[in-house]
Amino acid sequence: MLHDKTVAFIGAGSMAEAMISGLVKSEKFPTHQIVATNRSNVERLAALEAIYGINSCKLEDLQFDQIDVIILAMKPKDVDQALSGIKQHIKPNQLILSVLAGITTTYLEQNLHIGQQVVRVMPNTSSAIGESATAISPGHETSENNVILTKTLLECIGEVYTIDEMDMDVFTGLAGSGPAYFYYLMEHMEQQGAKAGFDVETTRKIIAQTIKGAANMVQAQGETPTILREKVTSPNGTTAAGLKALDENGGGKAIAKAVEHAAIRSKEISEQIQESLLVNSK
Ligand SMILES: NC(=O)C1=CN([C@@H]2O[C@H](COP(=O)(O)OP(=O)(O)OC[C@H]3O[C@@H](n4cnc5c(N)ncnc54)[C@H](O)[C@@H]3O)[C@@H](O)[C@H]2O)C=CC1
Ligand SMILES: O=C(O)[C@@H]1CCC=N1
Repeated sequence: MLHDKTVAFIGAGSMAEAMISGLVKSEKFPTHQIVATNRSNVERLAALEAIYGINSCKLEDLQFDQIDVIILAMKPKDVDQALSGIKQHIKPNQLILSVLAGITTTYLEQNLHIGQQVVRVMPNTSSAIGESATAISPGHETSENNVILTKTLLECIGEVYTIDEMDMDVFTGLAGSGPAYFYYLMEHMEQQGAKAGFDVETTRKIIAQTIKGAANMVQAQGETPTILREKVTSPNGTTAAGLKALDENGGGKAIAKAVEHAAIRSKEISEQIQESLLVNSK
């Protein structure tokens, strides 16, 4: 299904690069059929070409009629300008994927052609190694074939979950932003290791292996995190002391708040963009 498809990224930042890396590493996709574009940073495009063997060009030079899947990968604040720039070049049956946090399918449909095929997508940066947890929510006009194409494409970069768009903000808080919480945790563990005299490189490897092992245990054993946590925790032992300190310092609540506030921000972005659309149409 993918071998004859061409994919263009509009925006060539962190998320586009993570997806490009994952697509290339999956080897399910001819690299020359991936095109990265941005507005003006040609050095960045040259670097992506050199690293991944893909094609690139400035957005104004993109041959839109040769592209099957267009992936919007700019910041949400730039979406308005981007959509007005591409609308004249695309056809309603061209598939548009958007990875933009907070940008709804309704917003995309309102700003592109009547009947435009769109899918809202929320990957994370672990796409780079084929380990993303990616959600998709198809728009109102999107054909079943295009939903299958979207899933097949995104399965190259990890697991894909089809969700109700109402749940996209929470998914963004959990999985889109999620890797950052674990990096934050690792930064703090690393600092503690360094304080105790461990060298940073070794500590980093130990922590990464510990997190990877815990995640793999949940996936492989089918046991709940609660049961797995209890198995680590000996009465009056070291883990009990660590968990008590976490609880007393608001560790659990802080994690829950992180997910909650990321989701709130995603919703806020939707509302702000929708409001600016209303103001501009007056
Ligand atoms: N970074 C992440 O972990 C994730 C990001 N996202 C979403 O991905 C999108 C991009 O995020 P990042 O890659 O982190 O941002 P970034 O700032 O690294 O990249 C944005 C890119 O878009 C380009 N751009 C801006 N306006 C443009 C236009 N009108 N036409 C063409 N290119 C344009 C910029 O030059 C830049 O290359 C955001 O909307 C974000 O919500 C989604 C999931 C995870
Ligand atoms: O921080 C952000 O807004 C983007 C969306 C999800 C992850 N990064």
